[in-house]
Amino acid sequence: MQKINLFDTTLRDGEQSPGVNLNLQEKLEIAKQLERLGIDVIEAGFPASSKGDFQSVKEIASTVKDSSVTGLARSVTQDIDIAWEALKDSAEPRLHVFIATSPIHLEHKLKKTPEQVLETAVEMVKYAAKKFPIVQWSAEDACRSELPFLAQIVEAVIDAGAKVVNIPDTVGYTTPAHYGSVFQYLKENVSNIDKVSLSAHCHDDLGLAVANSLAAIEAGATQIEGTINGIGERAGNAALEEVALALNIRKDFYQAESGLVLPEIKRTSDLISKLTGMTIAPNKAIVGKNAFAHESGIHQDGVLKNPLTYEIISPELVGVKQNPIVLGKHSGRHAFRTRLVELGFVLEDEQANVLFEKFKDLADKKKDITDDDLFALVVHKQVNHDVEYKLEGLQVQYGINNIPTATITLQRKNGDVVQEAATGSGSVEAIYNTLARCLEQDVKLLDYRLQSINGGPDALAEVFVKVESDGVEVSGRGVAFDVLESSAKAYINAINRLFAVKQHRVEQEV
Ligand SMILES: CC(=O)SCCNC(=O)CCNC(=O)[C@H](O)C(C)(C)COP(=O)(O)OP(=O)(O)OC[C@H]1O[C@@H](n2cnc3c(N)ncnc32)[C@H](O)[C@@H]1OP(=O)(O)O
Ligand SMILES: CC(C)C(=O)C(=O)O
Ligand SMILES: [Mg+2]
Repeated sequence: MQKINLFDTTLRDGEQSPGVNLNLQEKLEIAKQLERLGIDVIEAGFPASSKGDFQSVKEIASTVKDSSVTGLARSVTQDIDIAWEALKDSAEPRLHVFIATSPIHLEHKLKKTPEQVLETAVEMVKYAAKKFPIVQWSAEDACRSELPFLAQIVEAVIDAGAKVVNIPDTVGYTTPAHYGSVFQYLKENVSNIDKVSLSAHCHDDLGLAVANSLAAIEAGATQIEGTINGIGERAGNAALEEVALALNIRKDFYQAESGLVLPEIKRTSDLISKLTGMTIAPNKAIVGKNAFAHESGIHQDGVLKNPLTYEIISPELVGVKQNPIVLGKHSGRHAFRTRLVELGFVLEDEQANVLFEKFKDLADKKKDITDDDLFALVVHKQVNHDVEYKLEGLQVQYGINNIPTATITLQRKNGDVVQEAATGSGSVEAIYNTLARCLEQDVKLLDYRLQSINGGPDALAEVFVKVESDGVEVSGRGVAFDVLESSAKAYINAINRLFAVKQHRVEQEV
């Protein structure tokens, strides 16, 4: 069996999804989960793009040991130097350097001739290879490039020291047969191609990212790049869980396998969906709510007789479990902690006790606590400790023909208590106007989204907001039994992130 390496760019290309904004703690949680999932290479960010990205790549590079960690750099020495500072402590420092090769990018974006691009690419790979043991080189917009030039530049960067060559379909333009032919052309026209591993990086503009990635494997690619849940720039990237499952289920055909720990897929997908605020469509392959649901009579009959009649993937294979233990108000600490461990959360006693209290509060209001409820509680708690503002009290008056009014009490980290009241045209607006007064900041609400976790009359409410202040955009999430409480929590969560970003800026200036 051929081993296919999976290169996860959820934290770089995935974070390029409009509206996604992860903080350091969230990126670290995701990176640790990607490591557990068995990802071979984690692209943790683009260190030269911002101080925040630099910091998170550095932190991930020194924390993650079982996956290789990489960062992106343009073909300029400054980007490579910054990436080195961020990555030098990783177990296997690896750089991902790129430059565009298509006529349209050369003429309109880079404003360079093919000769200049070739020269820059070679110089930068040589420069990077002096620092990094592994240099991956990418030909941005490869699929709209002229093949003779692509072959020429690939041959030159291999001579210059690239160990991995990536052929990205940057704009999601290719189709399976076309993409396969590009790889085939390179294999036939690049004399030193056997010295590198070939990588595929596909975008989903035509809905073909996974199909194109599989075509690349058939044509000799040994590394596939993508993201979990397929998030990413525009229509997103290839969903790695789908590539891994296609290889697993159809190993008879591909004779290849990834090293993914398949039962970790569901948890990884849930974590990334929660932290990015990007919900998963119910019909999404492998991780969607309906992926294993059988609705029609003939299918149900078949599945009852033998699940293989209509199920090509068993839910357990990808970590979707039917849990026989139902947690509720009568559950004790043992069942609670056992379930958390099964969900992959290993917590200190103190953390587990705090969460147990929260669980009991929730169980008083909600009959059965589902895995999704627990997941939301724990993830929310994990990324929300040590914050500047905490919600201490919330009261909302609402009535037809009355003006909605909110009264809120916040506690600051230094112990100060802030209390304010304000009105609004609706209850949520009254809450947000009150919070704006408490915080004495000019904050603009850009987005507000509400969803129930699992549905049903006693479902938890999850709110996602995006706010902007002084040119800084951040997102926030809140989970609570009550919609108004989760709305307030989401806003406060966003404010705490704003506070952290501004604090970081001040520290950098000093
Ligand atoms: C296909 C991809 O996904 S590529 C990765 C995309 N990701 C990002 O862009 C991350 C976020 N980006 C940023 O924060 C910023 O764009 C930065 C910090 C990287 C650069 O910011 P700025 O210096 O202000 O430049 P700006 O973004 O406006 O323009 C990009 C510049 O890089 C140049 N450039 C683009 N790609 C490359 C490359 N691979 N190698 C060298 N130069 C490049 C462009 O030609 C342009 O140069 P110019 O200023 O001489 O015209
Ligand atoms: C930086 C490169 C690899 C990229 O993301 C793309 O071309 O889509
Ligand atoms: Mg990309």
